[in-house]
Amino acid sequence: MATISISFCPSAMARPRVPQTRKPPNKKQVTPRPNPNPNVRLKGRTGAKQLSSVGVEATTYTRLPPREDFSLPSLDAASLEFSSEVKLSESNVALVVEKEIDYLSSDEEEEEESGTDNKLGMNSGKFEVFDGNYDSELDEEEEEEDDSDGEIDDELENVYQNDDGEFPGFKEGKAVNFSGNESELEEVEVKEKGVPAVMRCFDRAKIFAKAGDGGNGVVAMRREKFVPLGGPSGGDGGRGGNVYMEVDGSMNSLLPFRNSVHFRAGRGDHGRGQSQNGAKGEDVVIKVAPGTVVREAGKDEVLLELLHPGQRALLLPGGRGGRGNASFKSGTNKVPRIAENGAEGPEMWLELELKLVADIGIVGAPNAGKSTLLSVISAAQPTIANYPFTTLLPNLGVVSFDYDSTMVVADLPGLLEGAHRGFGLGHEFLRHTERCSALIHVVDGSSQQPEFEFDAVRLELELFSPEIAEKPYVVAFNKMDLPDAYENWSSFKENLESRGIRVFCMSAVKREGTHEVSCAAYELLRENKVAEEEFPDPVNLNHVAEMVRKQQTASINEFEITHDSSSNTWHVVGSGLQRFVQMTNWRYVDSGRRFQHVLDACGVNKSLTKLGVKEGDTVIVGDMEMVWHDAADNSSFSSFRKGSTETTKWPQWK
Ligand SMILES: Nc1nc2c(ncn2[C@@H]2O[C@H](COP(=O)(O)OP(=O)(O)OP(=O)(O)O)[C@@H](O)[C@H]2O)c(=O)[nH]1
Ligand SMILES: [Mg+2]
Repeated sequence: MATISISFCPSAMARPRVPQTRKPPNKKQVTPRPNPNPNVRLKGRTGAKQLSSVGVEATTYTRLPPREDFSLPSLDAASLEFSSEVKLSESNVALVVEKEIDYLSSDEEEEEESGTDNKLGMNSGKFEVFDGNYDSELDEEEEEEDDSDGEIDDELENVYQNDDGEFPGFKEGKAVNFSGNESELEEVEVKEKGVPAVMRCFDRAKIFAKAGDGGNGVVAMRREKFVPLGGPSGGDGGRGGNVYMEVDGSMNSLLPFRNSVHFRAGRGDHGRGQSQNGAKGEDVVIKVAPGTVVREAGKDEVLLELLHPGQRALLLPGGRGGRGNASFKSGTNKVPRIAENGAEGPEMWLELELKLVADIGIVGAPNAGKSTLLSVISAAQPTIANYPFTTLLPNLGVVSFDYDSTMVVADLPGLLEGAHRGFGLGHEFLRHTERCSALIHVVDGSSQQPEFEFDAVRLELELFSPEIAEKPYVVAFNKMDLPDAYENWSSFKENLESRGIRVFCMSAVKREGTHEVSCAAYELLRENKVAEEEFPDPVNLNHVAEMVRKQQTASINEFEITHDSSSNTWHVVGSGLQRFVQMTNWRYVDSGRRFQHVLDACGVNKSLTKLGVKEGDTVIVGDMEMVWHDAADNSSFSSFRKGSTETTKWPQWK
């Protein structure tokens, strides 16, 4: 049985197909429709070309009502009236519903065509439909060939809208499953996914890093002809591999971490006889884009800020190799039968966040011409098209003035009024401007109210971060080649200059006035850079590893004892002791003796006795659970036994 899965966005719910714009089902006419996401195309259509970037009439935008004002089920006819204003949120690819829809049989299909019910009349396989996502330049032949697709579109319109002009498919944040019979409409929860995965992973990632464990030491004796009493010859284990983080200048996003999340360094080799030490474990280098901020998962504190290509930070040092018995040889114990386990390598979940390293950020409303400006002043080739949110991910370009004066410019996705409440693409991506020294604010001069558009975007900047709003900026009034913009220019200029704002006019498409804008931005950059260089930050990139090492080398004398009287259990907590327990290899008899000796030497036994530990109490040190056993001579010496009755001298694993 063929199935269909539908994907659409919440904006489609807010403003589905407008009845006036619908064409009669049998009329073969191509209507260019905006494609909000050029990467996502309606399956089944081929030969689509991109919209020409020049000479297409620009779309205008106005302020949007607050999100609460959208009442999905109560969309009345008035609100659906065709308007030349484009609701920008229509292009938001923010919600995906995937539902399998049962297809009707061919009989039912005929019935549906002649009838009035809203059943789907398709019998193709499973495919995805993205609302508002159409190839705009399909010629009529292709349209005819793809007739079945056209039918599907019309059928889907029927699905979205019933005879009363209502949209039964959307009920207060829920999508309804159309399974062929309207009476059996089944409500399914819409899964809010936020922005598409590719955008989420562009500048945020969560990864797991683990340094290698140290190799174990071994107990071995030298046995050789003519060498009587050869002595201990067990080698040490090798050190575990380190985890490094390195800035790779060729990377400009965190997308590679979408597929690889776990980074584990190799463990050190075990020691061998004949005093052979184990080899060191293999290091791991995690490559990140310039501008990556590293935090421990769930914590706000920034561990690392990696800005410049080539920077390398030691993040997690590998575990120490365990010592073999040759290392334990001493004057009093010439044949030690003891060896250590390798220390465990530290591990951590890390959150990476990319804040692009650009000197200048281009901000503005969608379709204002930001990408066009970047393409004109630099060699970058961002996608340019006459629909909102062409740019989904920031683009970088290098603007060169002469041999040694260059600046990096970032073109950001469009910003809408209400972005802080999730309109359009939201304003999350504005953090990419945090490192910019100055901004270029592009205004679409041909829009109905350029001042309004300008103020709305400024407000969003302030709402996102007052620091960004305080950055110096120049305003570029764009599209001066259009009569509307030409008319608006004088009042706009007067308005802004009266507020003390520097404003330029330009036509990005005709490459007029763009050089002045980039020169003005460069001036701002130079002024700001001088101020920054006065206070250079000292950078220590290995401090995370130092912190981890400090924990690993904590003294065993530092511990805390807590008592649980209900179960007569004593907890001895201390990272030094914990490490000691982990590295003790209980297979060797001398290890137990050494353990007892260390507990005595570091004062654990004394402290326990002082606190009133009694015969039969449980004592937990690290992973070891032991039972306190007073010595027969009633001295402070204590031994541990496994279980509650049987007396054994050495502690056992839990
Ligand atoms: N007439 C005219 N059209 C322009 C000018 N600058 C840009 N455009 C057109 O405006 C449309 C949008 O341009 P983009 O550069 O994609 O705009 P954007 O601000 O990057 O848009 P988003 O990435 O969607 O936010 C395109 O069709 C451009 O050809 C201009 O100076 N004059
Ligand atoms: Mg763009």
